Amino acid sequence: MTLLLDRVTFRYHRWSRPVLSHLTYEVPGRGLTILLGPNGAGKSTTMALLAGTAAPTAGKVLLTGSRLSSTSREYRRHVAWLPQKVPSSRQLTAREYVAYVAWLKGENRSDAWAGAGSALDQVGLGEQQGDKTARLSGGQLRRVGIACALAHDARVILLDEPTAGLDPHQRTVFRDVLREVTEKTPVLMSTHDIVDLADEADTVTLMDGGRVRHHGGTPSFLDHAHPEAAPARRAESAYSVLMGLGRAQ
Ligand SMILES: Nc1ncnc2c1ncn2[C@@H]1O[C@H](COP(=O)(O)OP(=O)(O)OP(=O)(O)O)[C@@H](O)[C@H]1O
Repeated sequence: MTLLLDRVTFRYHRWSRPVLSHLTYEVPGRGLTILLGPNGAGKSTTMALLAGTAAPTAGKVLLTGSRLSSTSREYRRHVAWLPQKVPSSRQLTAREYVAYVAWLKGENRSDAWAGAGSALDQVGLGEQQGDKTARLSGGQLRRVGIACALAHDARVILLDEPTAGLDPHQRTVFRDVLREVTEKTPVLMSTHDIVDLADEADTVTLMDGGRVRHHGGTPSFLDHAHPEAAPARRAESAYSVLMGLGRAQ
């Protein structure tokens, strides 16, 4: 079961130019897919459509297999979304917050509470579960966001730039959590951290101007790198080559 944008057109305002035009894109049904692209490429818009928080102007967004549409409440139960800015509630503890989100997604109270505890353990925040979310660091808050996804047993997880602004330690912790999560649940993650993440990803999707410019397994993405690119720079080089940017080595 995965998510499909089926010939989707989207505009933010009635008379504005469409950000996406007749875009068909299927999120891979396993592992980690990273969504790359320059600022304004349409990554967050695509994520919001897949999350069901924005509705297409034309076309459909579906959960394949079930054919559930993103406009249905049932669809959103199966999809977890971590937006760029993780919302927090100053009054709630980490566990209360995760349990509340799981309850909103349809879990009953006791399952939501139990699920919140184990999800916070899984992301390494077991000891902070009683802390108010307002006291957590940006990296910890992002892990709380992932715990929300885990606590309600989503079929697909969408993460919008989850590593932006994390320090190197938080980044490592986050990657370890991600590795574990993707063993069970497919994750689509937008990021500008190509160097960090190309090694981790199973699939790379590159967007530009609202279109998918490249989509395929990570080795096929890296094959585009300049032949003389240093091993540590191959991902950056492949990105530059595919985007038609100047220096590719
Ligand atoms: N709320 C909005 N109202 C109008 N236009 C918007 C809105 N949000 C995004 N856009 C426009 O839609 C286009 C795609 O933006 P989007 O945020 O999806 O790109 P992105 O690839 O996520 O960029 P970034 O890497 O900067 O986050 C851009 O031209 C942007 O200006």
